[in-house]
Amino acid sequence: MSDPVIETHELVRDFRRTRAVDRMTFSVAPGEAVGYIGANGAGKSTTIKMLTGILRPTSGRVRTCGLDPMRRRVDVSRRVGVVFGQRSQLWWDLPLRDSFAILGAIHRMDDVATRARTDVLVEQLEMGPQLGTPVRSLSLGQRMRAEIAAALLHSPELLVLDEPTIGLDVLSKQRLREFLVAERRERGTTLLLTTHDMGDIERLCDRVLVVDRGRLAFDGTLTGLAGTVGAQRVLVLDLAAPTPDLDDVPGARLVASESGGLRQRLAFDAERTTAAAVLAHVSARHDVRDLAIEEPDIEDVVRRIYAASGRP
Ligand SMILES: Nc1ncnc2c1ncn2[C@@H]1O[C@H](COP(=O)(O)OP(=O)(O)OP(=O)(O)O)[C@@H](O)[C@H]1O
Repeated sequence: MSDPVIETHELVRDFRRTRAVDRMTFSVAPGEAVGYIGANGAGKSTTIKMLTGILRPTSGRVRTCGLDPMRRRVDVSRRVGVVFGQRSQLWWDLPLRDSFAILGAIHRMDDVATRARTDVLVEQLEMGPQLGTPVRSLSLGQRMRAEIAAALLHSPELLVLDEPTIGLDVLSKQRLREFLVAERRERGTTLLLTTHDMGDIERLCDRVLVVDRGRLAFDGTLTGLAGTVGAQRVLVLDLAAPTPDLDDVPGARLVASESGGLRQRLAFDAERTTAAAVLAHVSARHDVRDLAIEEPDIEDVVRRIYAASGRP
């Protein structure tokens, strides 16, 4: 197996009396997309700062792209792109294109390479019309796309995003997610992102790390995360005629029957069966008019994980 892009072992960071990160051990392989989630103050930003060489660990080990981020900060910055939602890496008063030029120089890219990469990113992120606009005049969605372009200018192996879609409208979120999916597919970029928006996790990540009071509380798939607290997907079926309770469908459990059996909701465990199998079983016996799938409410899943660990 290739070497991990991120590796932590028993990583600890204390602030006076607060243990912000508590013996955190995990690793991320090249090309993975990992959601790093947890309540406010759980320790997400502190971990990211240690991964990128901004904060020194109190104890334990961290390696980013195989390097010690405190000792090799410059080398790490050449291989990692970071976007902190609240902090900008762009020059506020300059036209956007100048920020790209300056960042290219900082990364020691030659002008031709900088221009070529800028052109690609600007096209993919549909930012052409904004290149001449001072950064301070960009909308929030435009600025976030610009931040991500800036973080990717030097084609890093790892892109770390702290709340990339916070405050964005639905369309901007969707475009940004589509871009990140494509970036990952085309370049194999490894993604680590923190978010409070579970849509980001669902659309972008194949693995979730849940941090709770500085500790790793879960490491696995989103489906697995839902499974750990008993949250299930629900298939909502609209039937052509009032139908007796569908309480004998293998792998599914009737949650509700409404309007005399015209609409029935069946919960199923996505690790044991599929919506297609449940639907096939029902439609072999009844006339199904319409259907919808309700995903588990992941905010609720996360809340339940905290509740299980005794946190309010
Ligand atoms: N510079 C600092 N000085 C003192 N305490 C800090 C500092 N930075 C973070 N902390 C504390 O460490 C803990 C973890 O904070 P951190 O910012 O890593 O959480 P987070 O999971 O990123 O939260 P959020 O989702 O709100 O950004 C919190 O209790 C926070 O108050």
